[in-house]
Amino acid sequence: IIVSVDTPDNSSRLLRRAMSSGDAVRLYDVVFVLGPPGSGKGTQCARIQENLGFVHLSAGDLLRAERQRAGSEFGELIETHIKNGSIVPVEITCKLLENAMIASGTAAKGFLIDGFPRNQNNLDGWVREMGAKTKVHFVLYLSAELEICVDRCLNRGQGRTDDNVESIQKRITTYNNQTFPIIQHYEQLGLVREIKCGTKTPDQVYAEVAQVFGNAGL
Ligand SMILES: Nc1ncnc2c1ncn2[C@@H]1O[C@H](COP(=O)(O)OP(=O)(O)O)[C@@H](O)[C@H]1O
Ligand SMILES: Nc1ccn([C@H]2C[C@H](O)[C@@H](COP(=O)(O)OP(=O)(O)O)O2)c(=O)n1
Ligand SMILES: [Mg+2]
Repeated sequence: IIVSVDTPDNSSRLLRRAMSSGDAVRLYDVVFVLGPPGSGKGTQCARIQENLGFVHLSAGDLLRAERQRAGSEFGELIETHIKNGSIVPVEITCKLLENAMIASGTAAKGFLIDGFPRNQNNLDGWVREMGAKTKVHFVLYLSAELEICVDRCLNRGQGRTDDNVESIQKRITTYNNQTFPIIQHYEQLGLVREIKCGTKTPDQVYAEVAQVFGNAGL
């Protein structure tokens, strides 16, 4: 039985589920990826996508693309938040994520949602809009000393308008005050898988990442 889900387009076929023993709607499989700016989220997500068949969706990348999109009514607002290290209202970010999930087709094993939910507003909006359509398997928490993270952002070399000392400081304050409590929330639910990345190479971190996904049967 395929249960049709009320979506404005053809995306209900994406909401698939194994038909065994009384299961109803197959949900989107999701892993959230959190950690301080520069902890290596994007780096690890690229590897997980390549090796494990997940689709990597970076909230920051989607917001930067929307900022650049001709005719976007949100460009200025997004740029202001990015420079200030504050968090864009969830209505915008969640819609970008959902659109990207729908656009990615049916082949994805699941979605790695990188850099989201970053505050309570993100979490509330996600639960409201996506809670019933998704199963969050766990939160991959890439932890690293903040000094290391700052250095990595400063040396990232992607020409980002927020990879400067002033913006990085603001982003770290936002991380400590708003994002860390979200990680603690998931910790209380037993859903956090922390990898301490500090001085490890990307290969060393990925070896641990692969174990986490293996243990989860993903
Ligand atoms: N384990 C690591 N060791 C050293 N440098 C890393 C490591 N992981 C990522 N980097 C580098 O640090 C910078 C930030 O990584 P990135 O994946 O963009 O982090 P995030 O998405 O968490 O901000 C990039 O230049 C990346 O190449
Ligand atoms: N859920 C999100 C994710 C990112 N943003 C904005 C604010 C963040 O400082 C910037 C950059 O996010 P991004 O995840 O690309 O940054 P890092 O990879 O952690 O360095 O985008 C947001 O407003 N809401
Ligand atoms: Mg990133």
